[in-house]
Amino acid sequence: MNATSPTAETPDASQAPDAPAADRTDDALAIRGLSAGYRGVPAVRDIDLQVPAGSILALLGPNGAGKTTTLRAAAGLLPVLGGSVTVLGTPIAGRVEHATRAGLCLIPDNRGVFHRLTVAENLRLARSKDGYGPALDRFPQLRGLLNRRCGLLSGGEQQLLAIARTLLLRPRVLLVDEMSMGLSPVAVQRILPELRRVADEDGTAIVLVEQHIDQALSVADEAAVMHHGRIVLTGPAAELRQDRARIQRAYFGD
Ligand SMILES: Nc1ncnc2c1ncn2[C@@H]1O[C@H](COP(=O)(O)OP(=O)(O)OP(=O)(O)O)[C@@H](O)[C@H]1O
Repeated sequence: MNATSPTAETPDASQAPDAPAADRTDDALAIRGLSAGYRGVPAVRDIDLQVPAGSILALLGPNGAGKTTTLRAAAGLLPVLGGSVTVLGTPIAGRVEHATRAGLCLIPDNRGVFHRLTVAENLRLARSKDGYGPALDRFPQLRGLLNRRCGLLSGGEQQLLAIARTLLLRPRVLLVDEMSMGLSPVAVQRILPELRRVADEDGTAIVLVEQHIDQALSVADEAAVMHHGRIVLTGPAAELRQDRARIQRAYFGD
């Protein structure tokens, strides 16, 4: 269900109709007053999030708070019931092809890698005109694994592969859903700085949904906490990292 890597919910961008003309904006991703949900019933409401280029937003909150729903709506995978999402000024309007064209990629929590294919075959699926060399330059750990079937990789290696493949698509906005699910804290500690590097070096705007609160805040610029489908707390990540009690209260909706 990756919005851009070639999985079930990923349309071929070459088949997408033209995206609407872009408005000018300073934010790579701008979510304004968003309501989205399932079968016409909102699961998230009044979501306002702006992420400038080169910046990381940590999107936090307890189970069922609405983090995945927000990412899926931003990626055009769910209909927008109210408000708007724009990527580099292009309105997404609940259309995944608009999101793809505008340069948005979503790495889903199931990583979206193909277990029966080798690492090299997974990387080739990005169909990058530069081949997959740039992915190996960025993640040299993958070099020795190229011929290994993905199903035989560790969870951390699969996650690296999912990130590497998605980065071959050169996203301008990258949404990462629970990257650390099933990973050891050590593996998470190794991968998160890579995302910081992507934001710093490529100017990619990143939204990171994470349960490892401390580690997410350590690489993020800003943070937002969701509870019961709404944003209940926002602030600079460094500040919130020093005030865990505030985050804890937000998790409980206080
Ligand atoms: N396909 C679906 N159909 C109906 N309701 C859904 C569907 N997916 C999620 N929901 C509901 O939407 C709400 C928000 O779920 P969501 O998955 O966005 O939360 P989350 O913050 O990502 O949770 P978690 O941390 O557990 O992944 C929940 O009440 C959930 O039950």
